[in-house]
Amino acid sequence: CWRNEETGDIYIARVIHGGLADRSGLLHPGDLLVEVNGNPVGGLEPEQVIQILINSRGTILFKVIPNPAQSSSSQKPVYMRAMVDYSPLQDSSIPCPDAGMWFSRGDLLEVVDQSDGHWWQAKKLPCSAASCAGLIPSASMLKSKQREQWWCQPLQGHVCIRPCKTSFRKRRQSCTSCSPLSGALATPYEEVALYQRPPQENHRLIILVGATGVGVNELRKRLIKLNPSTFQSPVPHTSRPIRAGEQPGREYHFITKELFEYMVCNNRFVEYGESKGQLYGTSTDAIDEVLKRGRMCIVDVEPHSIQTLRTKKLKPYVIFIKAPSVERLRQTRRDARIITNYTVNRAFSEEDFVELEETSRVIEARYRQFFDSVVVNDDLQDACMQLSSIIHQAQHEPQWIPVSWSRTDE
Ligand SMILES: Nc1ncnc2c1ncn2[C@@H]1O[C@H](COP(=O)(O)OP(=O)(O)OP(=O)(O)O)[C@@H](O)[C@H]1O
Repeated sequence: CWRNEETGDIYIARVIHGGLADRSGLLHPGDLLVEVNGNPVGGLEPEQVIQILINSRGTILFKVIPNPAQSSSSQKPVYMRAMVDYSPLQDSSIPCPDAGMWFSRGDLLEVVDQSDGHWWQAKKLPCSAASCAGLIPSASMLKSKQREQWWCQPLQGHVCIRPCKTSFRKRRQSCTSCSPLSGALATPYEEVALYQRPPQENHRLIILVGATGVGVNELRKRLIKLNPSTFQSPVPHTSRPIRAGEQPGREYHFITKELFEYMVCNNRFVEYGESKGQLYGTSTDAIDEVLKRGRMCIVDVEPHSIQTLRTKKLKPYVIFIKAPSVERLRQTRRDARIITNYTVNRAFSEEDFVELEETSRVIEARYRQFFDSVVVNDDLQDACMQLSSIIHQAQHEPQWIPVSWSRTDE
């Protein structure tokens, strides 16, 4: 409740969805509270009214003058993905900390009440219809908190997840181009809607991300081998000369350095990089080519490239390939080889396992708001089966996507 400082009148500020008062259907925001259990409340502080309620036993009797402007408060829920973390315990501005709800980046929220400009009511999905909503800051409130640097914002600043010296993949961009998550701060919540791909539309792009050496490449190759008529990866471009046994457009699209650089300038690459003086890159056209042929396109990219690929046209479904514990890495990777460049091809060391697990954790902490699913690459066979079933669901069952991807009016 809140008090009108001029008149001393006490009003109902909000009714928590799913709570006792809401279920009774008798109290509404804006109602003037006259008495609680026969005690007049006019002129009291809201805390004193709460104390009366706390001390009450059994039935609580309210005398109220209903808010005449109260329309039936059945708002249509809005679905949002949290792009930031929030904890009511660390927020001194929350009007009712007990009613606050914490959430983490990536959580799906059903926002059931947005009538207050500062504090919304929401439930974390999945939840039951009868569950009680909690208070969360509105988008504008969260944005102003972010501006105040109210909490330590983990997304700011440049953190290179793969240091240059351990850049294992020849086709990847150097770390100088790792972009901080610009724009991520602008949207504390991303409105989402359920989407199911209509059969006549292209398949959704499948993005695999994970720490170097976790097995992203291995899983991608296995999936394609298992079902080459369904899965395909885009054919990369390179400026290096064609070798014996290679076919243009099969291993690579072979192009001149000048054309490669021209394509870079025109933002035609999702990722590109240099190795031994030659350029390598994955173009958006190569992705389109796979999708146009009716195949499911699987790409394996650096996490910072996810944002470039998050478009209405591609509607990517992002799967994070997570490292298991160091213990399990040790057990499962006995015969595995780590390839750090053309000349280094060696067994995993104990330090590699520790670094792998740590890098995996860092990537997850930083990018989990973009992940649709997580697969732990423990046993290779199991991970492959899991991945295959997740991809099937992504293509054939309803999934949450940003509403901006599902609108037809653009
Ligand atoms: N679950 C697993 N069990 C055992 N070995 C695995 C498993 N997953 C991957 N490997 C092996 O680990 C090594 C590294 O895998 P892979 O090359 O796919 O890593 P990556 O994440 O694609 O790394 P990079 O980014 O360097 O390409 C390979 O030898 C691969 O066969």
